[in-house]
Amino acid sequence: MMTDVVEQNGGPARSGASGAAEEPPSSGSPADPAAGGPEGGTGPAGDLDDAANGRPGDRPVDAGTKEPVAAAQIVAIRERIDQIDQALIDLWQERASLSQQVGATRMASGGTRLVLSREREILERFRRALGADGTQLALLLLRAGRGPL
Ligand SMILES: O=C(O)C(=O)C[C@]1(C(=O)O)C=C[C@@H](O)C=C1
Repeated sequence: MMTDVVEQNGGPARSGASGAAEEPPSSGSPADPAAGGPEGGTGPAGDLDDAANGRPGDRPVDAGTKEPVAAAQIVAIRERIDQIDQALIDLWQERASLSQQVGATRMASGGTRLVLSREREILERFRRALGADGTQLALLLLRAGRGPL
C-alpha cells in the first residue's frame, strides 16, 4: 500500500476508500449521538487540556469499542503509541533543524544548497527499510529540512 504524501488541504491522509472508518463493522445505523457527547462542564477546555493526550481532561476516551476489557487494553496500548508519536515529532523537528544548520553552513562557505548524492543515499536507506512508503517518508523528511526543491 502506498499513499500520496502531498496533502494540500492539510487534512489527514486517507489510505482507504471507505469514508466510514469509525463505524463498527456490523453497524448500518447512524452514529449514536450519546457516544462521545458532552460529558459535563468543568470550565473552559483550554484550562483542562491534558498535555499527554491532547484531549480536554474531562472527556472519556473513545476506544472504538464498548467492550470494557478491550477498551482498557486499547487505552494501555495507546499510551505507548502516544509516546512513540511524540518521539517521532521531536526527532522530526531535531532533524529538520540539523538539516537547516548543514545547509546554512554550506552556503555560507560558498557551497551548494543541496547535495543530491546525499539525498539519494537517504532515499535509498528508507526505501530499503520501508519500501515505497519509505521513499515517500524520506521525501517529506528532506523537504522539512531543506525546503521544497
Ligand atoms: O547532508 C547534507 O548535506 C544536508 O544538507 C542535509 C540534507 C538532509 O536533510 O538530509 C538536506 C539537503 C541536502 O540536499 C542533503 C541532505
